[in-house]
Amino acid sequence: MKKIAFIGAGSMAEAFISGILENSLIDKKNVWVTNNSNEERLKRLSDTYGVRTTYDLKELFAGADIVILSMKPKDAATAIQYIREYLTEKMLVVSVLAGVSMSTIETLARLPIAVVRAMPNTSAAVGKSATAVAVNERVTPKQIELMKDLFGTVGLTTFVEEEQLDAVTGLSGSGPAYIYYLIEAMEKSAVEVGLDKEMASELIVQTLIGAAEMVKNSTKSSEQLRRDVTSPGGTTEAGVKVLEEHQVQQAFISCIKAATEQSKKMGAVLREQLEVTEPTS
Ligand SMILES: NC(=O)C1=CN([C@@H]2O[C@H](COP(=O)(O)OP(=O)(O)OC[C@H]3O[C@@H](n4cnc5c(N)ncnc54)[C@H](OP(=O)(O)O)[C@@H]3O)[C@@H](O)[C@H]2O)C=CC1
Ligand SMILES: O=C(O)[C@@H]1CCC=N1
Repeated sequence: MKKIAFIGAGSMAEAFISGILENSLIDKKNVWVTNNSNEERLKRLSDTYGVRTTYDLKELFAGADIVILSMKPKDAATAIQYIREYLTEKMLVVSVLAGVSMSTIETLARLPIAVVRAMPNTSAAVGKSATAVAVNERVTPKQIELMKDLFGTVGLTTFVEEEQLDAVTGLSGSGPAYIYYLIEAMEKSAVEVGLDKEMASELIVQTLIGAAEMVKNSTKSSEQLRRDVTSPGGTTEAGVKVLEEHQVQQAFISCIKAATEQSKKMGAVLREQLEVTEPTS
């Protein structure tokens, strides 16, 4: 890894910058970042991490072997069209964009390039992302090893077929938000049952960490672990009965399906736009 160029300097880019520098994967002087127009943000990244920032694309791409696309999917077409004259077949293009396929990226780049499409989540900021990664046929075994190192700096990495990435996006890409939603509900309920907010918050977080560790380390299924907590005629049974009455499990299933469909839809919208702006024949 000689030089990384980040296109997009938001929260995802920052999580990766922090991860790769903390793990000394590359020297900070070889990490370059650009964004659309927010100079203040670039200055903050440069002050915090010592990375280089620029709006000069020639400078950004000179000697870069890895390009990380980290803008929002809606900005992908404009951004890639803007940078494409600087992309070369030797570069590895890594995308964390939800819904945007590798072939869409190649079409926009107008170049047969090695593309890695990843779906991390925001827990990358604390090195705990659950990241799924797909690669196209031009990615070499050496580059795959490099990707294991890169994504390993922000958490767990698993390699999947690209077709699975929309579902991964709905499940673990958006997943932290579902858990935060649950925490919000637990926090609100804690106050309603008369607990101090701060103290309750600590109990909730530890309960979540503990439950997650149990699922991770136990040989029992999550369903069995739930049954273990539930004493006949006890408090858990009374609580879970209410969840069942409200079909909360079904609501979560519908939620993940809707997010998966949205990821597919976002990709399709971009593909339709491309048929107009980037006709292949
Ligand atoms: N947030 C999440 O939970 C997750 C997000 N993702 C994916 O990560 C990507 C980035 O998300 P996130 O970091 O949250 O987004 P942010 O909104 O935090 O950051 C987006 C960045 O893209 C920049 N940008 C916009 N247009 C261009 C352009 N034309 N050229 C260069 N840079 C541009 C913005 O610059 P400026 O500020 O100057 O406008 C900004 O720095 C998305 O595609 C998303 O799908 C993946 C997994 C999880
Ligand atoms: O909501 C989104 O579109 C992005 C992708 C996964 C998480 N956040």
